[in-house]
Amino acid sequence: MIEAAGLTKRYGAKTAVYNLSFQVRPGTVTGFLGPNGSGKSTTMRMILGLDNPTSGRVTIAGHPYRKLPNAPRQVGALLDAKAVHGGRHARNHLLSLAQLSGIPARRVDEVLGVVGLQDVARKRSKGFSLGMGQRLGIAAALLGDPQVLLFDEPVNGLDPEGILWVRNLMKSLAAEGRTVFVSSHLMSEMALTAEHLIVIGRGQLLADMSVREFIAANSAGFARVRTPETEPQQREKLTSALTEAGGQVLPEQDGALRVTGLPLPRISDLAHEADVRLWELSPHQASLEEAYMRLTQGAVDYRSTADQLGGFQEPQAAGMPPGMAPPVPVPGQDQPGWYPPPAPQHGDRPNPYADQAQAQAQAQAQAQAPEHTAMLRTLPAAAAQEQQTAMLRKLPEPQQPQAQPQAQQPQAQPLPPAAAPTESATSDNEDATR
Ligand SMILES: Nc1ncnc2c1ncn2[C@@H]1O[C@H](COP(=O)(O)OP(=O)(O)OP(=O)(O)O)[C@@H](O)[C@H]1O
Repeated sequence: MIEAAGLTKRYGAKTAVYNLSFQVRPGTVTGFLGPNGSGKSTTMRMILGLDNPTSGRVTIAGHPYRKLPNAPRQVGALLDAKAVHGGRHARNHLLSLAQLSGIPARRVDEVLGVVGLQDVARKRSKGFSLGMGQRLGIAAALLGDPQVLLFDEPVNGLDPEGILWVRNLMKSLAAEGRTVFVSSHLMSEMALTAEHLIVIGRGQLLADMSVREFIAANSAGFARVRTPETEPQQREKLTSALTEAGGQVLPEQDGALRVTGLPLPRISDLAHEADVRLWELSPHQASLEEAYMRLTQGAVDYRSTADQLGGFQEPQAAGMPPGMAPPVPVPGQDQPGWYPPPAPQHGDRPNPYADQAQAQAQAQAQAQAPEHTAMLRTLPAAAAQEQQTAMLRKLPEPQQPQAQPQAQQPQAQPLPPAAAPTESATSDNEDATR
């Protein structure tokens, strides 16, 4: 089990991760989602002891990574598949990692077989394709037969067969009772692989719940209705009847109607009463991608200039945590059918850190703005959790330098080798210089 409590990471003026609390449980694949630059890699690096949190803590099986006895046997990770000595044979690369951790050489051949690289084991990895590199990185993560596995974008560069293989591998590792934490931008893949999701935006928790709950909470189901194409007046008649009954009706490109706000039997009855024949009446549930886009639409840092909001960068709001950007207005906001991203959600699992995170927020607030703290104290626990983020945004942090406008923020830097993260891999001083 991985547990984060009030995890915060600042790089100078940039807040990469802010007050993040979650648990990653064994026995399921937990997906880790968020837009570019939202703090996923930073969080994974803190889990692996490659970066120190500015505040808060994260543990694996109750210990910070650096205090875990025989950590490479307990935790395996793929952070950056390119972080390999290209001049080494694949097998030698794995052998050197195995020797560092006291893992027998026969295990190297085992994992080469598991990832399908046995035939190229004696080829230099600099000649590997992106997909072969990913497989080598996964082999390194599996080397210690660990109970806890972290994968940052494991399907990057893999062909469809490779993607299917990774999906099945993740599921089988979880089915063996291991903790599997995997980040990806491929929503269709996540929907098939993960059972549970942790979603972050601008370093903050947006959702912590099952995939099913996530889709239900962040999307509206709708009905698709189709009338005979040869009789357009039937379509108009039905549109009027449905609208009068309180439904919202949108025409689809193929001539069908997308109806929300009315249950299917009611649509059927209304069509019958209006003497309209139906060629289709079907229920539809939004995809994970649609739900994700809806939840994160206000937390995207990097947008194409071709987007409606291209180039829009709001100046740093006074009192925001350093480097935290305010919510960005999104296309379609306040139009019918749009609704704002919900407050952080924790699904059906109580957040065991709610009190702790709240206490931490209160302590921080107390030091800086007693009037806000007083308000926080008077809120019931659940409401306080929902409101603390919004309220903390208003708190001045005079001791911190003002953050750069977003357009000038640094881009994510390449990550160091992570298959066998070591204490000497990085330090916070190095963070600041990278
Ligand atoms: N060493 C560093 N120094 C300064 N800023 C950093 C450093 N590492 C990350 N950041 C910043 O922290 C923020 C979070 O970056 P991170 O790489 O964790 O995001 P991410 O969610 O993994 O993004 P992506 O999906 O693009 O990989 C970004 O704004 C990034 O520029």
